[in-house]
Amino acid sequence: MSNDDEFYDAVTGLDSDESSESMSEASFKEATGMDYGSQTKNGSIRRENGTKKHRTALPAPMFPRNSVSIWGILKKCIGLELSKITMPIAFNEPLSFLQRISEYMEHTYLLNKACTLPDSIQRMQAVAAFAVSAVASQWDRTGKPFNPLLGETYELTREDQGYRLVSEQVSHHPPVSAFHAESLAGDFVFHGSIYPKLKFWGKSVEAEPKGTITMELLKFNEAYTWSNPFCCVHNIILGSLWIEQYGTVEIINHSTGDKCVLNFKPCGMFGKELHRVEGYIQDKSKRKHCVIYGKWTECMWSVDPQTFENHRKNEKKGESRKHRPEEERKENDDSDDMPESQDTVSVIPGSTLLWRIASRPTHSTTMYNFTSFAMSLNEMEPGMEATLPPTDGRLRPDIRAMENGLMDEASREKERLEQKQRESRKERAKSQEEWSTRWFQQGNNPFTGSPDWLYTGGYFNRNYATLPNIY
Ligand SMILES: CC(C)CCC[C@@H](C)[C@H]1CC[C@H]2[C@@H]3CC=C4C[C@@H](O)CC[C@]4(C)[C@H]3CC[C@]12C
Repeated sequence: MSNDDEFYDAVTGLDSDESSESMSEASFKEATGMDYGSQTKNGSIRRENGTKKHRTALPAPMFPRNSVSIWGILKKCIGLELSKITMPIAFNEPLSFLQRISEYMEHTYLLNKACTLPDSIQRMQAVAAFAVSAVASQWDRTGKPFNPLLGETYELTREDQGYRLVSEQVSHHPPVSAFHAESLAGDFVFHGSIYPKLKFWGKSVEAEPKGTITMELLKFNEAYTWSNPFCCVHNIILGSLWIEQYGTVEIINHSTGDKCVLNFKPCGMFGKELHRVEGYIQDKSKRKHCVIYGKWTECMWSVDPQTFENHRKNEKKGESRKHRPEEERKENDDSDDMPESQDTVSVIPGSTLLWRIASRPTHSTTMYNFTSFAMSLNEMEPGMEATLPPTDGRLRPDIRAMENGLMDEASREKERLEQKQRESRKERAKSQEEWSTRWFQQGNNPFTGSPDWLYTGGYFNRNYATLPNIY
């Protein structure tokens, strides 16, 4: 089957015709290829029981981005924050930033697993795998999500995965998004606030997702905190865009003093370190219990520190005898292309698999490189209209138009919403009214003390009478 055929299957696949059935089954099979979690297995079993099936494609393929350099536009944005940058809509993806950060939840089965593990080091392994998996969907995602409007919310309830999430745009300048997720069985809460700080580095844009992420495993009375790695978009002047994530992520278990230090490696001159993550878990007496290694685009493994060191020594010996010219990166003054070398993670004997990425749906490349999970985020499921608050991102007409391929309408609607937002701000200023957030309150993170936004509760009581009209 040619790619085109596959694509049309995907599109018609939105209805409940046969092609949809076969396509989503195919992606389920792909995903279950490895026995590393109950996520997809449960999914397919429950689907036979008649639970919700999520869409695995968008209603329309993406509008081709013309080859004009985005630099012409971006150079006017140097020094601006994310919410002030306006780009032609062709550079967007049809999701809002609130939906994009909900993608942290894609591999929630790792948390359900963590809740069953008796040993705190093992739980840290699962939490570390979750932290890496949470940013895996960023791979090749170079579209800019829509800036959420002040007061915009997004909810995601996944009964089959056992959690629900609510998020709110709590500040517009600077842009801050707060989220709170909880397991339906009361096993964990996962919350945080993200303030993306952008830096322009000439050929690239670097985003630092400022803010603390907190994972509480309630049964164990444990809280883990960390911050996400930097995310960099390369080649904004010339060449094709690509994503790199780097930096040190320190996960702290505040009850035991255990710590996991993960190093998201920058790709380096020859691209050898591309996407690699390496780190270790230590207890409060600084004893190393295990080494964690892999790639955020692929899989993560855990191994005993001694085995890791021995393996590394042997590898070094072998390497000095081999010269690998094919891995050397072609130097090019103008563009900063993604290094070619794509060798997968070589597994050290004795390692345990912690997590493996699910493969993307076949039509992903014509649909903003979305994962299957991302494809489902803006879906208006039957019955949702009656329960969603009027502020939910799924009700944004600009994003809806864009996912339907109606670019002019999307652009007009986006302009209208932003204008409406400016007007209400002016009105508030006139009457000296302060904006008040609805579901989150500014405070300090109870474990780190750093500034944070905390859920005040009540969203799922579904009393939405006093919400603002933002669309
Ligand atoms: C190249 C042009 C069009 C600019 C596009 C910049 C886009 C791709 C940038 C701007 C802000 C960035 C986001 C900022 C913060 C986060 C949170 C982090 O935990 C995961 C990455 C994520 C979600 C970034 C993804 C990439 C991003 C959306």
